[in-house]
Amino acid sequence: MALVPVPEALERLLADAQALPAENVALHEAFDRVLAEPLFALRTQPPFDASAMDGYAVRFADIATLPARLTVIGTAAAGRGFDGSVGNGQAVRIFTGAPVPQSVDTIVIQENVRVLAEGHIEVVEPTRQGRNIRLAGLDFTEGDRLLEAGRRLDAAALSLVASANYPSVRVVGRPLVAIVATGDELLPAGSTLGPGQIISSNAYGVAASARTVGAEVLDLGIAADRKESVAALVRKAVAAGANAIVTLGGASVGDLDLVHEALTGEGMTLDFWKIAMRPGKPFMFGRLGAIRCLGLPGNPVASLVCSELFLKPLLARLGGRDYRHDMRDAILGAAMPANEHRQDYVRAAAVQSDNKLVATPFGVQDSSMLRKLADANALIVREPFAEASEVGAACRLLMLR
Ligand SMILES: Nc1nc2c(c(=O)[nH]1)N[C@H]1C(S)=C(S)[C@@H](COP(=O)(O)OP(=O)(O)OC[C@H]3O[C@@H](n4cnc5c(N)ncnc54)[C@H](O)[C@@H]3O)O[C@H]1N2
Ligand code: MOO
Repeated sequence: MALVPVPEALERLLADAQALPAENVALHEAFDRVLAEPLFALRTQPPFDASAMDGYAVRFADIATLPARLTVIGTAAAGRGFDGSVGNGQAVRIFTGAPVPQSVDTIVIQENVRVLAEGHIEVVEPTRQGRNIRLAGLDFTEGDRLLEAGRRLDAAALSLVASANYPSVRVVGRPLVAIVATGDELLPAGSTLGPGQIISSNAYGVAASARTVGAEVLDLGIAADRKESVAALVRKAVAAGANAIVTLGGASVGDLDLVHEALTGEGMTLDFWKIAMRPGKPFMFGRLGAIRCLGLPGNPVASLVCSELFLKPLLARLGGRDYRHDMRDAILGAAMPANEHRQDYVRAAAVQSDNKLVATPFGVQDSSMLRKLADANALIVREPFAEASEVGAACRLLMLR
């Protein structure tokens, strides 16, 4: 079977992926969710003309000539306004956020006032009419369109939604991704390892990739290298309502690579298997009803690079979020040999130098090496059949951090 080019693989993976149905969530639970529809203000903010400062509410005409002596006839605080009316030569002590009393038009900050005997002040600095008053609706007015569908609910957006008076909000459903590791040799982190055993590291990183784009993760643990063992965890994922099932390992051609068999046994229709990419060639994609099945290669770097390239965009799409890989132009800090037919993702260190981003590929690129991946802050993307490149040649980077 011909290897599927990376852009085509991504296109096929995303072909019919749409935002999941909307749901209501309480505002306390809504951080990092994505608005399913535009949001309109249910109220006006501020709902009244409000003082922006601590000071005195005055009639501007009274302070036209300075110093101006005024009599303080009451107090207006936030949540407790002054009900009376303010006449000539009078002022009201006022605090930030308090409703501005009737018939005053200016707030003088207290730093510009001398307090005389009890109940009397003298305004000593000039100001402008209307100063320090926030007019009703300065922030927004009832019915205003405040946020668009697709907006991620970050700190500012959440406070705005609350201020607009929504106790809950309609957001795109959150994709659930089930992770199934496969391999008799695997044990969870913290285990005492016997001969031939290693830690199932991939699940942790793949889960983190999924969470980066707002997905919920169900880690189903490790299946043994038996079709029935993999199938049992796949059934668990289906029963849990997963939107995507990610298998780790068992995607290649060895005798123990049972993932394809187990998934098709459960009803998966294969879309493609094996792509023109290094690392990540054995990547598999299929559909089990509406569930997307992604078979990630077992080699740790291949697993994570495939997560970055395919899993993240898919989950982002299902979760209704914009997601684009952070691609940048750079120059090479070391020569690179010609590439063959696979798109190559080469771990590299990228540093800014004299206004240029310089990417230096690591010498060893074995796809089992997590330490080198953690050291890398970028992947140099080498097109299939790219020619040998000298130091200083232009290159494209996929930034990792
Ligand atoms: N004859 C061929 N052999 C291989 C090919 C090939 O085309 N022809 N492809 C190679 C490539 S590329 C990769 S990548 C690996 C991927 O194979 P599998 O997906 O079948 O992975 P496994 O055989 O199960 O494991 C490979 C390697 O990764 C370790 N592993 C597996 N799962 C985990 C995990 N959850 N955490 C950490 N490490 C894991 C496993 O122990 C193996 O060392 O196949 C090549 N072979
Ligand atoms: O995907 Mo494999 O990692 O190319 O070695």
